[in-house]
Amino acid sequence: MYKIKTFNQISSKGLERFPRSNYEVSSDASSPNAILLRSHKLHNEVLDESVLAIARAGAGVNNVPVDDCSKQGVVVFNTPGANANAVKELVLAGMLLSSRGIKAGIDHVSTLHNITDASELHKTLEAQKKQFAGSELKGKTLGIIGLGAIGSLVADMALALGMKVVGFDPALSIEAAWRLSSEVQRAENMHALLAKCDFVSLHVPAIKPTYHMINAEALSQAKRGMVLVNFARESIVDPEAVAKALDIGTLATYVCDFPEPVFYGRKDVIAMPHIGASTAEAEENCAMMAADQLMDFLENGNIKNSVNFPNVSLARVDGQRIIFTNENVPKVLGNVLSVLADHEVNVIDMVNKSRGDLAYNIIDVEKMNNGDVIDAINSIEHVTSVRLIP
Ligand SMILES: NC(=O)C1=CN([C@@H]2O[C@H](COP(=O)(O)OP(=O)(O)OC[C@H]3O[C@@H](n4cnc5c(N)ncnc54)[C@H](O)[C@@H]3O)[C@@H](O)[C@H]2O)C=CC1
Ligand SMILES: O=C(O)C(=O)COP(=O)(O)O
Repeated sequence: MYKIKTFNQISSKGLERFPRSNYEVSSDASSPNAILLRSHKLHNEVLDESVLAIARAGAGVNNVPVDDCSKQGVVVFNTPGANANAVKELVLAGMLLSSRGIKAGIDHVSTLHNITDASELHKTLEAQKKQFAGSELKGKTLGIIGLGAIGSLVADMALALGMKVVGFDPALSIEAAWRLSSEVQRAENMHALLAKCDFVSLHVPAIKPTYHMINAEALSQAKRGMVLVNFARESIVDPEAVAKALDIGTLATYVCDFPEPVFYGRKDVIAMPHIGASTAEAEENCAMMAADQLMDFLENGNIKNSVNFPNVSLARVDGQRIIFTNENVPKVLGNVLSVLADHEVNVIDMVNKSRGDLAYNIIDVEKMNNGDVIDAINSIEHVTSVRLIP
C-alpha cells in the first residue's frame, strides 16, 4: 500500500487516478511515500524520511525545497504545460483590463442604481461613456520574457490578435524553440525588449537569477507608458521599483497575480489573487498528470517531468527492481554492482542516468533471497537513497 499525502485543493479527477486497492490518499497521511501539492509552501516543514517523491500539480516549484530534496534523493516532479492555457487566457484578460475602461466602466455602472427610469439611465451612460474609452491591442508590441509553455502560448495569442511580439529567453530549450512561432522577434537582452514594448509579460520561473529582474534599473530602460503583466511570481519584480515607475509614468499599469501591500489603493494596479491556473481544466490536467507521474515512479521507478532528476524509463521484466540515487561521482555504480556480485545477485537489465550533480539508477535483478543487499547498497558512499520494488 502506497501512501500519498496531499496539500491544497487537488482536483478529484487526479485523486481518482490512484486505485484505492493500492493507495491511501489523504491530507493527513502519516509517513507518506509521496506528497502531492499545489502552492503549499514546504520550506518550513520537516520532510518525513518516508517521502520518496513530491509532485507539484502545476509549474512553479519555488514552494518546494528542491535542493534539500536532491540531497536526500527525493524526486520532485511538476506538470509542464498542464495549466499554460489557463494562464494565457488570463494574460489576455489582464491586457484588455489595462487598455480598455472595463473595470472603471463596470464600477461606474454599479453606482447608477438610483436611476430607475431606463431612458434616463441610457442617456446618462451615453453622456458619460467617453471617460471609459481605451485603445486596442492590435498593432501594439508585446514583449515576452520567458518563452516556455506559457510564454509561447501568449506569443501565439498576441500574434493572432495582430500584435507584434518580441521575446527574450536566454535559457530557451530546444523543444520550446521548436514550439515558438517564427514571427516572434528575438531581443538581444531584456533591456532591448523593455525599450520597445507597449506591453511586457513575464513568464519565467522564480529562481535566483530571476529574483527582482524587474528592478529600478530595468524599469529605467522601459518605453514610457508601458503595461507590465506579471502572472509569473511576486519575487520577479521589485514592488517598490514598480510603484515608483507607476508614480513617474514609466509604467501606465501593473497587472499581476500577486498583490503586495505597497499597491493597495492604486488605480493603476490590477491585482488578482493568484488565479492564473484556477480553472477546472487546468486543475484537472495538472492533478491527473501529477498522479500518473507519481504512480509510475512509485510502482516502476520511472521518472517523467522531474525538475531535479533525469527522465528515466525501463520496461519491467520478471524479477525485482532496485532503485538508487547517488551523487554523480565516479565508482558509485561500480561499487553497487560489486555488492550485487558479492551477494550473487544476477542483473537482468539496468539504466543509469545523470543530471548535473545527481544520478538515478534502475537495476532489474533476478529474485533475491538475501535481505542484506539493500542495506549494503545504502551504506555505499555517495548513495543518497535506495529502495526495492517487488
Ligand atoms: N499565476 C499562476 O497561477 C501561474 C504561474 N506560473 C508561473 O509561470 C512560470 C513559467 O511557467 P511555464 O511557462 O509553464 O514554465 P516553463 O518552464 O515552460 O518556461 C519558463 C521559461 O523561462 C525561461 N527562463 C528561465 N530563466 C530566464 C531568464 N533569466 N530570462 C528569461 N527567460 C528565462 C526558461 O528558459 C523557460 O523557457 C512558472 O515557473 C510559475 O512561476 C505558472 C503557472 C500558473
Ligand atoms: O503552476 C503554478 O506555478 C501556479 O502558480 C499555479 O498555482 P496553484 O496550483 O493554482 O496554486
